[in-house]
Amino acid sequence: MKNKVVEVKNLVKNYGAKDVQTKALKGIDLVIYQNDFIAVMGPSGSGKTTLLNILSTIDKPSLGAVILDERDITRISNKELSKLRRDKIGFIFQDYNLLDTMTLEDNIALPLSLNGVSAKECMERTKELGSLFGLTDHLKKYPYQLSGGQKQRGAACRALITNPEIIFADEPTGALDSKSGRELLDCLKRINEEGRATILMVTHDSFSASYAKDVYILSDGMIKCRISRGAERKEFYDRIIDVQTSMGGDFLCE
Ligand SMILES: Nc1ncnc2c1ncn2[C@@H]1O[C@H](COP(=O)(O)OP(=O)(O)OP(=O)(O)O)[C@@H](O)[C@H]1O
Repeated sequence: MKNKVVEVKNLVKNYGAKDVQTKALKGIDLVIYQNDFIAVMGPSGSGKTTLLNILSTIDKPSLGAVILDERDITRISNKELSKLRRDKIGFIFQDYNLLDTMTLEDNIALPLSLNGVSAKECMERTKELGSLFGLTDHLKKYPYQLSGGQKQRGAACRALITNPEIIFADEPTGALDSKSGRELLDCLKRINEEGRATILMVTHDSFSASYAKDVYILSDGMIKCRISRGAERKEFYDRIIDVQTSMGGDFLCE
């Protein structure tokens, strides 16, 4: 039986006061199992960022629950939240968020060293992940000496280094050219297929989404449909495009 990592129950998010309220999420139910690779797509304003912000504990819902490790993480104390963010969740942001004053290897190792793991073990794990992400020759460099693709693959290593329960990625290829985007997605796909990461990624881009195993389409604060990949990524990509077209939406615009 598959292990549940995150369970989202009837998530509702309203912004603003009653007379000028925006209903950004209108009751989202979603279960994320271990080793899932989910892409969330949808038109601008459909609630993707709101959902990701609540799942990743950056924002609180108006109603509903997000269960991780048998706890509703929307209702735990700030102290518990920091620990949860450090130990259980990895983040990949569109703009990398690496620290400029540290080498890539120190950036990658940072979450482990903050957890008191020995320098030797930090370096071993950093080297191993760095090699999986094609960064072996770049670990001693500072972020300004790296390409966008190298920085983002470094950010992915940093997200993975604590073996978190889940990785949340917010438009991880958004700032990358297509080749660098593909390299990052290939690495994420491989590490997911090796059973080493559960990933939820928000993206506007059908090509990026086709690297996931399942795509959820949000529309107007609700999950409209789920598309699951068969064997072939190319065929999955075509199906994602077909669903976009049939919904009359062009997710790539705006
Ligand atoms: N802080 C806020 N205050 C008020 N309304 C907000 C706020 N943040 C988002 N909204 C509204 O909630 C709805 C969902 O926004 P959200 O940013 O989650 O959509 P999105 O799918 O991520 O859009 P995009 O693809 O353009 O980033 C939109 O109507 C937006 O205007």
